Amino acid sequence: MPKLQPTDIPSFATSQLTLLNAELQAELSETNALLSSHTPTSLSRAGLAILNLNVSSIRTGLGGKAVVELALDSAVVTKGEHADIPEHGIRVGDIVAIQEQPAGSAKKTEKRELAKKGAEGVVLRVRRENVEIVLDKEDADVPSGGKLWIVKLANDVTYKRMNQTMTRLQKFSDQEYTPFIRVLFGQASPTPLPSDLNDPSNPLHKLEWNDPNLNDSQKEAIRFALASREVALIHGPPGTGKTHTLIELILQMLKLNLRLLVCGPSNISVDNIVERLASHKVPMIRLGHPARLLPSVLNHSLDVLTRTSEAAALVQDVRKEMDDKQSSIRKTRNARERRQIYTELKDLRQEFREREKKSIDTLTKGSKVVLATLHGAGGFHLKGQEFDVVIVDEASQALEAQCWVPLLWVKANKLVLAGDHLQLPPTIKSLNSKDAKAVKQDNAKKESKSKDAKSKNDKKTKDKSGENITKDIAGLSVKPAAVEKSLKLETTLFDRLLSLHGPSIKRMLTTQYRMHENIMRFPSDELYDSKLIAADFVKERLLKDLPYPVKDTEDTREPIVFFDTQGGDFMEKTEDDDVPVKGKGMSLGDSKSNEAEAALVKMHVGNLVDAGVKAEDIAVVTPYNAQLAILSQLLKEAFPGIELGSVDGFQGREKEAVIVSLVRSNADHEVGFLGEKRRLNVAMTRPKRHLCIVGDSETVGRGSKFLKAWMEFLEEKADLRYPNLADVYVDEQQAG
Ligand SMILES: Nc1ncnc2c1ncn2[C@@H]1O[C@H](COP(=O)(O)OP(=O)(O)OP(=O)(O)O)[C@@H](O)[C@H]1O
Repeated sequence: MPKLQPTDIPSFATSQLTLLNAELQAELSETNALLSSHTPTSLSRAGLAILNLNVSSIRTGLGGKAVVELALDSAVVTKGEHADIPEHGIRVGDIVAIQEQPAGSAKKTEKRELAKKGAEGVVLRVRRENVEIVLDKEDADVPSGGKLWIVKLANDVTYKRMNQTMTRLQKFSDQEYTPFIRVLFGQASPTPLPSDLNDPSNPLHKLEWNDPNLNDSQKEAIRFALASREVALIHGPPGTGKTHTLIELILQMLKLNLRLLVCGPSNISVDNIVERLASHKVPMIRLGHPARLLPSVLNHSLDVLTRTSEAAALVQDVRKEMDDKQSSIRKTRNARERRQIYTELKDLRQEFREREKKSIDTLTKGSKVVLATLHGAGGFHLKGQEFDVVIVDEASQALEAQCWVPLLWVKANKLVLAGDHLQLPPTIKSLNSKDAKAVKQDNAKKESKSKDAKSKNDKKTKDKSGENITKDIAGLSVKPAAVEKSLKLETTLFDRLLSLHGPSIKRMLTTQYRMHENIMRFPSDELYDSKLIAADFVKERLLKDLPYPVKDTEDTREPIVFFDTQGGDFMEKTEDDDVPVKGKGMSLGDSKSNEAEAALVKMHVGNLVDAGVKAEDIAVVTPYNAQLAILSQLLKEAFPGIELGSVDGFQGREKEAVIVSLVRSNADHEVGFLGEKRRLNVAMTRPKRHLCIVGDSETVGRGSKFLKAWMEFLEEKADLRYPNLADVYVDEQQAG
């Protein structure tokens, strides 16, 4: 990314609002297009729907809402078999419609139609054999009888909050331009670090570490984050212990009696920190709907604490009184008495809310560490509270507007971001959507009109007062127009700060604890300035050394195997246009697959398993969803426990052995989104002991400089194999 100029805040916010709006429109129109043009069967194949369900129970859940449990219809379950729901992409927190299932061939109607006929709700729990959904409306009409299906709808809740946040930023008053905020927009430089920071006499060199095994780069990053006044970035390449380092940083900050708000883009990223802090017995509060939290962190959930803590007792008293009144209503026939009770209930409800708010205030304000998702930090609980530091893990996975939710909602003067801008940024849908482009153009037109009007006004003011009234802070010249052109929605706060202030505001962790040295080599050299070092206990680890019996074979003794499919036998195929594609980076009709490659993957998995490697220690990843579908069919049943995923979905994960199917093989040397090196970085840095690449070096090697270098590296350093199509299929038949 080119070096950014200081940014004018209102223009920045306006530009974000435009981009967010385009993104929301893309999401809405994508969902509507999918629902209206695809059959339930193909939506289900894409993981966006679950078919053949029945209501197995309805109960009252948290907040008095109805929870519907759905399981597979008994008619579709073969006798004696498990009634597991087939593979799908519906996750906790998704918004779905429950509806009578139309005939398999029927095309679907628009979202409006769906909502009209069925019920809408939020997915509360996903199990192998059933799914629970909290209904939005108490009087929702859950269809009864016949087969039901659930289908994923667009989720605009997070957009609304980001929109509110950016609108607030847009209207910032002069007093709100604190030195901290100015640094975040490049209008002021960060306060210089103490000149003796690297001097062993500096008190930060005398810290008592909770983990004596921290490596030097981790210690340096912690000292740096403690010493920085406004902002510190911790750059954690794959497997370098980024979260591990944050935990130590949090413990050190607590020793200094600082109050911390710790956030991440997803619930799992936050729970991961709660779990690790819990083992250090840190008192803390985790905000968020209990249904979305890991069971192991519920003890720290605000919701649970408001029921069990001392402060909660007062609330419970009122709750009891309300329950008593409720039941007395049912007993009373006299209308006047009933009216009287209703009035009392109304007062009690008011009292309940006030006490609950007080109890929440007491709990959160008394807590030195509060944890929430970036979105969740914007709930009413924390509004205006003071924190010394906001810490964001997985910051390169969050939209910038999301990061601003905590920053604007609470009062804080320091920010620590941990992430890796060389892995994949958050998924953006509006990049390729026609609708979104149209919205952007439309907005741009409106904006230029309003700018014209504004500049006329400014001129008038200037003429009158003789002064330049443009908000130009700290003597730095600020160019509003520059914002719109240079920033995209996928530019994260991490990226932007790095580009504004340069590498002096970050420290990189350099020892990685995941990969064999050879697996690490290429990403280290190409992306991390050759700075990565493999920790001693991982650098020579091979599959044959796994802590259970594994034979020493030509596969288990190799850290990297490359099946080069060049030669034209392993050609890719473009999927039919009516196959919607699963997962985050959902798009229509442009997915690729490669059946011969999939067969080769199966052969290799078979060889690893025959050597003794457990299927659950193996993952197969591919950038293409159509390929993922083929791989699922070939491998799921043959190797129970094996993990299959898209590269994007596997970010943050690791496995002993990872096989990457690159898919692209064509005469035009087109590589599509293999051209994104951050995606390849994620793919090649997931394994611990064994990386197997299946791909066509002729096609892939011409895709970009990075791909060319990678192919050359593999030819030189990997165990290179030229597979023969006939062998692959012979093997396939034998296995079958
Ligand atoms: N100093 C250390 N000594 C030994 N092991 C360490 C050290 N730091 C981190 N680890 C180990 O490295 C692994 C990765 O750590 P962690 O989960 O914190 O990494 P991360 O950088 O957040 O992960 P990711 O690469 O997925 O972003 C963990 O198993 C952790 O225990």
